[in-house]
Amino acid sequence: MDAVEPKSLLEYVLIEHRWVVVVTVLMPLSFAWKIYTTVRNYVVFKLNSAPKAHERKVKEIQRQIKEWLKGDRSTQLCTARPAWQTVSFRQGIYKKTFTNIDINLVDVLEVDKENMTVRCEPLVTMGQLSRTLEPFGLAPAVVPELDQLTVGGLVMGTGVETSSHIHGLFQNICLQYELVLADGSLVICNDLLNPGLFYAIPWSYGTLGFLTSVLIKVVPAKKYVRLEYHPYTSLPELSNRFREEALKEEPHQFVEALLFTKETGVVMTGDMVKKVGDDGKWNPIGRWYSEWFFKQVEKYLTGYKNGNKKTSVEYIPLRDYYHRHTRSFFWELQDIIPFGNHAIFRYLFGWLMPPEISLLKLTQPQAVTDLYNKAHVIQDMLVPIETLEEAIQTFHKEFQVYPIWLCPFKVFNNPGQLKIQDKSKKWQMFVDIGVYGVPKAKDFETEPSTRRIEKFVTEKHGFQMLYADTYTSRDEFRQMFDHTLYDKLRDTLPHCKEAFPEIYGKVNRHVRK
Ligand SMILES: NC(=O)C1=CN([C@@H]2O[C@H](COP(=O)(O)OP(=O)(O)OC[C@H]3O[C@@H](n4cnc5c(N)ncnc54)[C@H](OP(=O)(O)O)[C@@H]3O)[C@@H](O)[C@H]2O)C=CC1
Ligand SMILES: CC(C)=CCC[C@@H](C)[C@H]1CC[C@H]2C3=C(CC[C@]12C)[C@@]1(C)CC[C@H](O)C[C@@H]1CC3
Repeated sequence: MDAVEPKSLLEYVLIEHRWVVVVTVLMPLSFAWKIYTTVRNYVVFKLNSAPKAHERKVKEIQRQIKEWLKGDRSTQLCTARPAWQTVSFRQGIYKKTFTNIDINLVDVLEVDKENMTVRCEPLVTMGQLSRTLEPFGLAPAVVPELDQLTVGGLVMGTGVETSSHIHGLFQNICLQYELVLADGSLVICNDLLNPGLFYAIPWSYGTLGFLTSVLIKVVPAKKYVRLEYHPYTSLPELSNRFREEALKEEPHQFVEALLFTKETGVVMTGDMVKKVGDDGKWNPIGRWYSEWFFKQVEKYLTGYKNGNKKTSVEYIPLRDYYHRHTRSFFWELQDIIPFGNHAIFRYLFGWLMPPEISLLKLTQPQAVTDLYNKAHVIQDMLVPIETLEEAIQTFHKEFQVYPIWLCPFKVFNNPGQLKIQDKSKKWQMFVDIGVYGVPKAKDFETEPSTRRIEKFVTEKHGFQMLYADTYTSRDEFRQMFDHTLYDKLRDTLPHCKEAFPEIYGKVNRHVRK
């Protein structure tokens, strides 16, 4: 496969040695930003000033929409959060042409220990939420693992994590949404009040209204996760174990697997515990000097291949576990800082890691964007868990990217964009297959290869996560996601079609403007 040819010395340095800028500029800036936001959020939460300010800020959103309604409405609406600030990998080009609605809602509003809920504004991040809840001995039932992911993005898109085989996707732990609609009205929706809107909001990508707060279910948290590592050198054996763990009647609280080649990988099962037991070692994987998590997992596979057949156990601090893939962005950071996991680097600079995704996006030169478009895959495909092995074989043929992330999750038989095949069941178990990296497949070409994978996923009645690019046609997209309820709402909500494009118009690479 041809690399993108640098056009100048600067471009060459930015592509081949991007780490120079990342380590010397972006990491210190990211660290300063982290300190500022942590202190700011702590003070605001302690002063309890956010709930009062919330009403004022929501009114300001309504004012902006009313302003738009008074105008000629020649442009549609989106949030004003610039594309570079988001985790989504796709480029939100529409932000430049749409009317941007400023949504300055960044706070945790209320923790309710009695009802086991937390009320959040949409720009609250996962790192902020788990940090705020920790002193209360609570945690969101599903914590998508990158610190920078926001509640709003996870509701309007989707969120998955290793507890999703019990609780479902992030939207399944959301009990109520507060939204400003295209006519400027403020509405509350839940299972009983405006249920149609409630079920259509997930996966709608901000095309039904603006989210202003969310009520989220929390669970009791313990201090550690007792994690068992089960290495395998055969795909059928690994798949069977993975399925068995996900579908057990009383499953472990966390189930995940990493594949390091088509046939080898490690299944991990975990449970929250109060104390470190004597059957395993204490491993604070979130510390600045710790090795990247996926590298630690790989060592268990190597040990197994070298004859260590015993199940290994570790005790990991809960927040370290939740955010275990943040320090290395799964394995994506190794392409940017190739020596990032080296002991000397970790001990000297690990405390500055990771750089903010937003700063990486902001400073990404066009040549690197071209390179990612041409010779890099970032996709999560969601398929029924029975099809796991077939899916891995197909992904291997088209991409050959390893490691691969496997995460089981339930799709509930609810109204909305996700439909399960057997309507008599309450839920169906799926697996998220996360492919992030440089493809080694001989015939890889971004669009044709991804389209073949999309076709496979649709045939299996699966879905594609939409934070990255989809290449499906509008018809194919509508075959993948059920639009019945969504279309009905767009037809009935005042000004909705005028104000927002269809989901497809935002997420398809060739359609969004
Ligand atoms: N483990 C996981 O589950 C992971 C999930 N992801 C994905 O990343 C994305 C989340 O990234 P994040 O940076 O948090 O979110 P983004 O800012 O990228 O937002 C994602 C979408 O949600 C819409 N949205 C966000 N906030 C609001 C709001 N208040 N009102 C209306 N619409 C809103 C955005 O609309 P607009 O276009 O108007 O801005 C956008 O279309 C999700 O798509 C998620 O699936 C990525 C990595 C891991
Ligand atoms: C667990 C799930 C469902 C998804 C994980 C996806 C992540 C691996 C990607 C989501 C956003 C991606 C970005 C990058 C790497 C891969 C993700 C973290 C970059 C940091 C790669 C380098 C670029 O310059 C910026 C990218 C921003 C988004």
